[in-house]
Amino acid sequence: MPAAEHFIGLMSGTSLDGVDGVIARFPEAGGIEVIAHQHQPFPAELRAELLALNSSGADELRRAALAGNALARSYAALIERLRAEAPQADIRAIGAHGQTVRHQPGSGDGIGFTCQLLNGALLAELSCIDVVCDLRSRDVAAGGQGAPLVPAFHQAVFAQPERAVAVLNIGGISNVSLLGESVSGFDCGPGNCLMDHWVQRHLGHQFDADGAWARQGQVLPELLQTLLGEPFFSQAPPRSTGRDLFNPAWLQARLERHAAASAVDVQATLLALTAHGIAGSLQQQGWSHGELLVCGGGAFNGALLDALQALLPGMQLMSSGLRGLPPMQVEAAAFAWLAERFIRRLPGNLPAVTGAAGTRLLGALYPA
Ligand SMILES: Nc1ncnc2c1ncn2[C@@H]1O[C@H](COP(=O)(O)OP(=O)(O)OP(=O)(O)O)[C@@H](O)[C@H]1O
Ligand SMILES: CC(=O)N[C@H]1[C@@H]2OC[C@@H](O2)[C@@H](O)[C@@H]1O[C@H](C)C(=O)O
Repeated sequence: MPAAEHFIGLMSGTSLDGVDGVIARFPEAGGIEVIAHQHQPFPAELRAELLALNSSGADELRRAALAGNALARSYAALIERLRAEAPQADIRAIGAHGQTVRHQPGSGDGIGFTCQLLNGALLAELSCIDVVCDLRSRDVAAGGQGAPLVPAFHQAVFAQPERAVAVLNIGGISNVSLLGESVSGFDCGPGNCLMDHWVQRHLGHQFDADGAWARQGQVLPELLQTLLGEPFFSQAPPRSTGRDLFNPAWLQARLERHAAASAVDVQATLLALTAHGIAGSLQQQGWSHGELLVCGGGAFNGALLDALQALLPGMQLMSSGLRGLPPMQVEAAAFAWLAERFIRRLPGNLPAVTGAAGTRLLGALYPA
């Protein structure tokens, strides 16, 4: 493959804030070169519909299909902006995540399913570029969790010889990759999703900028213990989660026993929950030293980073940007990398992470 070939990576995650995209190239010598990055917020109506589609509702098959079309249009609009930013780039393929609305690997018949909405055919039609999507299902079919997929990419771009590095993504859900002699990775629990829900409900803000509101509250130790009592937190990897578990109904059920709690104290406690979920996951793996590279929108939540640093005193928290990839580019870049893996017919999963029966070629192709 000529070294000049570029890949587009598109990721719209569990925060439902919009889609991030990059144009990237993977030099033969290793690493990544990102030549364009854009974010496209979802229109309010699409965001509300995607949130609603995370739970069962009337006429959901039709609504899911139409949301898949709307996502393809939103992705296509972002691609136009990316291509305007880097008109010289020769794009080989797009790696498009789609929107997770259900994630239940291993459920039901034992294989279960993961569902990322996106009309890949429409995206190929609109972009005239090969589209690789549905990147999780094959790992699930092989008995895996289908997530997290980023550890293999983190290893490719962030691993350092003779030095252990951990990479933490704080999106709607949080997940960590441990890059040492071997690579492991797993979901930690909620990232921003519960904090976002709570601040939207009480202040009408989309998120708690810098964790400023949470800083005004007091952590409620009993509520925190109740929340941390969720069995997910003590489950050994492989493990992944999503809004199927950590959603407003989950929170509401646990708040019933703490009816006197003030809204600001609940926000402080939700921030502590995210921090404890992450720190506890690392401690469960005996991981307590070295660099912790933080990416995802939570990297901009100063109060959360302070809480994490206090729980992980031996670790050196720093933005992923200091190691070459700014926080909001990492996940999109991972999907560009997965597209490249698919095009080169190389496996994208790490069975040690997802629990799949073996390495697999991830994705489905909609040719241009
Ligand atoms: N300045 C900020 N202060 C605090 N939080 C912020 C800030 N900027 C972004 N965030 C948080 O980051 C979230 C978006 O993060 P991101 O785009 O990484 O999530 P995602 O990719 O949708 O989720 P996931 O990684 O779970 O798929 C916002 O919803 C918000 O909670
Ligand atoms: C099912 C699903 O969409 N999972 C996401 C989500 O968002 C963060 C965390 O939960 C992670 O497991 C995963 O995304 C990243 C990109 C991954 O697969 O590594």
